[in-house]
Amino acid sequence: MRVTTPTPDVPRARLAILASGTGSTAAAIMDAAGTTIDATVALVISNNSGSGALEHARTRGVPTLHLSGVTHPDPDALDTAMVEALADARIELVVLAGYMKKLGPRTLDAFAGLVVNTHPALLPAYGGQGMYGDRVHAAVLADGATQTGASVHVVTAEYDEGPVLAQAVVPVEPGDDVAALRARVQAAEKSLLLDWLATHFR
Ligand SMILES: Nc1nc2c(c(=O)[nH]1)N[C@@H](CN(C=O)c1ccc(C(=O)N[C@@H](CCC(=O)O)C(=O)O)cc1)CN2
Ligand SMILES: NCC(=O)N[C@@H]1O[C@H](COP(=O)([O-])[O-])[C@@H](O)[C@H]1O
Repeated sequence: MRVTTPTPDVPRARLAILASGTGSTAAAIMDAAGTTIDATVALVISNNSGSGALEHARTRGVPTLHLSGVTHPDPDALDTAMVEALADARIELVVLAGYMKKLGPRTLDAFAGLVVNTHPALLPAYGGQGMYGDRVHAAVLADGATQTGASVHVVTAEYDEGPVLAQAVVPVEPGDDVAALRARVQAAEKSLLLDWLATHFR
């Protein structure tokens, strides 16, 4: 008779996700965590108390937190609260997945090199202030670009300027509108981000 020794419950790396809106990317990460990604989503934070991201977390039993200018009108206090929340949850990597606010210097200092963001374009193209969500796809279409894509990058002080970690190219098809391009980019983006996370925690 073959005796198998059960694998001891080795604690997994602890991820936090920051998201502002629908949260489809956050949901994809949560659904992959513990299977294709050897990590645990320990906390989901949103600046929008009514966000889909927080609802996705609640339905999956993942702890949530609303941190915003409403909870902390002073930006420095908000930055400090973010550091404390991430530290208290023993977070080892922070993923921005549709987070629409600038992370503050205290958070970036406390988690230097440990915050990554997914952006729906081929950075440095279509990045920076004002470049978020459908505004990115509209700008790509307005320029008549024949391709766009998704980028995963390290988060630094200014929007979208950190080192790029991974990219995926996505074609712009004739007749594309924002919705069609968003859908194609977001599908590629989820694959890119989940693959990067799976490799990062291997
Ligand atoms: N310190 C950093 N914080 C954030 C970064 C970053 O690289 N460094 N990335 C963004 C995510 N992002 C693109 O990937 C991004 C999000 C939002 C904006 C933007 O212009 N926001 C508006 C406010 C929008 C709103 O209130 O809904 C603004 O600041 O005027 C640009 C890029 C996340 N944080
Ligand atoms: N510049 C930041 C930015 O535009 N982020 C984008 O917001 C979307 C969030 O979708 P989701 O809420 O369904 O995950 C994602 O496509 C992400 O790349």
